Amino acid sequence: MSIQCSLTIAGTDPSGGAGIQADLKTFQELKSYGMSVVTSVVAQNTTGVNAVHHLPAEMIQQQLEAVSADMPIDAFKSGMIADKDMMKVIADWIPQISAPYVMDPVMVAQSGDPLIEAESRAWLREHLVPFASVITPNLPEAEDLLGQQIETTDDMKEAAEQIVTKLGAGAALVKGGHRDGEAVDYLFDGSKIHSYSAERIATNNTHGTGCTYSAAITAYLSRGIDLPRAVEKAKQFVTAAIKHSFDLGKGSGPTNHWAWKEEVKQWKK
Ligand SMILES: Nc1ncnc2c1ncn2[C@@H]1O[C@H](COP(=O)(O)OP(=O)(O)OP(=O)(O)O)[C@@H](O)[C@H]1O
Ligand SMILES: Cc1ncc(CO)c(N)n1
Repeated sequence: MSIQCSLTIAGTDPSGGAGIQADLKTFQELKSYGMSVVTSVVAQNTTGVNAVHHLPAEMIQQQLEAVSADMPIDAFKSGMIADKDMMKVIADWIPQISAPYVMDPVMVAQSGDPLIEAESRAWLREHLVPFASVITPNLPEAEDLLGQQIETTDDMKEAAEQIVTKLGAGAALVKGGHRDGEAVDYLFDGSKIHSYSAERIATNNTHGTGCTYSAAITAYLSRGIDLPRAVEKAKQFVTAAIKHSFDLGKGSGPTNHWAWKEEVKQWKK
C-alpha cells in the first residue's frame, strides 16, 4: 500500500491539544503517515505553560538525520523552535529535503506564555522564513515579522503579500483568528490573494488551533494537493474541529480532530 508521509518539527503538549500531539492526530486523520522531531518538552495544559525543557540542538539534528535517512518526507512543518541553535540545525538540514515546508511561526502559547526567545526572532525571520513554502502567522506573529501594525482586512492582505515579497517566503497565510466577526484568513501564493472565511464559533476551546491548521495544510500538501486547495480543505478541517471542540480541562479546551467526519456527513445529506 502506498502512503504519503508528513513530518512535524515542534514542541510537545502533554495535554494533547497543541504542538506535536495535535500535529500527529491531524496527520493521522488526514491519511498522511505522521512522523515527529521534538524540539522542546513543554509542561503545559489548557490553562498555561508550567515549565519548558529545550533539547540540545545536537539532539534535534540527530532526530532530523534519523528520520530523513530512512523515511520518505512528502511534506513537513515546523512549530515551536525556541532558540537560534535549533534554528541553525534545521536551516542546515532543509536544503537536502525536496518537499513543501509549512512554517507555523509559533511565538506565544494561547495562554500568552512565550515559546521562543525574543532575541532569536530576527534569526528566524532572516534565515528560516525564506525556506518556507508557506508561512502561517496569526495577527500578532505577522505584526512581529513585519514590525508593523495590522488592523484592517486590507492590512492583512498587504501583510501576506509583504511576507512573500520582503521576507522571501514562498507564500503567506495571515490568519484572522484573533479578530472579531467572521474568521477570515488571507493567503498570498506569490501571484494572487485567496480568502478563506468561516463563521466565528463562540467558544473558548481554541487551544492548538494554529498547530492543527498548519498540520492539516501539511498533510494535504503531502498528498500532492495544491496550496490554495490544501488551505481550503484545512480551513474546513480546523473549523469543524473548533465547532465540535471538547470542554476538557480548566482553561481553553482542545479541538476535536475527528469532527470533520461528522461535518462531511452533513455536507453529503
Ligand atoms: N472562534 C473561532 N471560530 C472560528 N474559527 C476560528 C476561531 N478562532 C480561530 N479560528 C480559525 O482557526 C484558525 C487558527 O487561527 P488562529 O489565528 O487562532 O491561530 P493561532 O493563534 O496561531 O492558534 P494557537 O492558539 O494555536 O496559537 C484560523 O483559520 C482562524 O481563522
Ligand atoms: C508546543 C506548543 N506549540 C505551539 C503552541 C501554540 O498553540 C503550544 N501551546 N505549544
